[in-house]
Amino acid sequence: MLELTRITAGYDRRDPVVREVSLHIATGEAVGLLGPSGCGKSTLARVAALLHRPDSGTMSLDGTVIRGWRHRAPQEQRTAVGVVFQQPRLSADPRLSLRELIAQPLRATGRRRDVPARVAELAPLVGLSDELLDRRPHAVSDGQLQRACLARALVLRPKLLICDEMTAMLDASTTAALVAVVERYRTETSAALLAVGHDRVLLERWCDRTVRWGDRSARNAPAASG
Ligand SMILES: Nc1ncnc2c1ncn2[C@@H]1O[C@H](COP(=O)(O)OP(=O)(O)OP(=O)(O)O)[C@@H](O)[C@H]1O
Repeated sequence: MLELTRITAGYDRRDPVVREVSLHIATGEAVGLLGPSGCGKSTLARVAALLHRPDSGTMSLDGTVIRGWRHRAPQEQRTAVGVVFQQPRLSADPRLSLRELIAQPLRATGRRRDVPARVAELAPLVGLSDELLDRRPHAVSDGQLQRACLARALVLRPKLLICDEMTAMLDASTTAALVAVVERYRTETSAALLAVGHDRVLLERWCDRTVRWGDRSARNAPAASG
């Protein structure tokens, strides 16, 4: 499903954060990526989400080698990946209601007509009432906003979902609820999952396998063996 091979990436070409990291995720597989703060997990996750262009290495998604990045990456590949980040307030436009936030990817891909049906389908799944859907980010809690961000990540039915510390700011019950939503979605669609985090116990319970940054399987190796 996702093949990152010898990816080097960062913010300064002379001193990249991610150096020759390989990570392979099979169709339907859930992989947890663990590692110390600042090692480059989010940077690698952004590469996988086609949000950060690597300096070198190759990536393929669902059998297609990605040659263009960001704007140039084909829409089919960009829409095949859904991402949820740690801090919902950094990724949510404060001017939009939660309903509009969830619908954003549909509007961006010319599928406005699908908005009412998809929002009506996803809102109860992530636990958002009609009343909450009409509020803007400043009027909801972090947990409620993260529920909307998860719905937004699922709205195009991605084949790969990336959860970058999705639950780091949440309490235990909201964490359990959002993990359950992801698991239900994966059961129904066979989507793959890359879950990045620090909580080893959670990731080991949630994922088919976990990879620790610096392990042979996550660094300087052609393939992750688990
Ligand atoms: N936009 C940016 N510009 C410059 N440096 C950055 C940028 N984003 C991240 N970095 C740096 O890259 C390094 C890796 O950051 P990254 O967020 O990928 O690590 P991480 O493993 O996800 O950390 P954490 O677990 O704390 O979230 C850090 O030293 C960070 O300061």
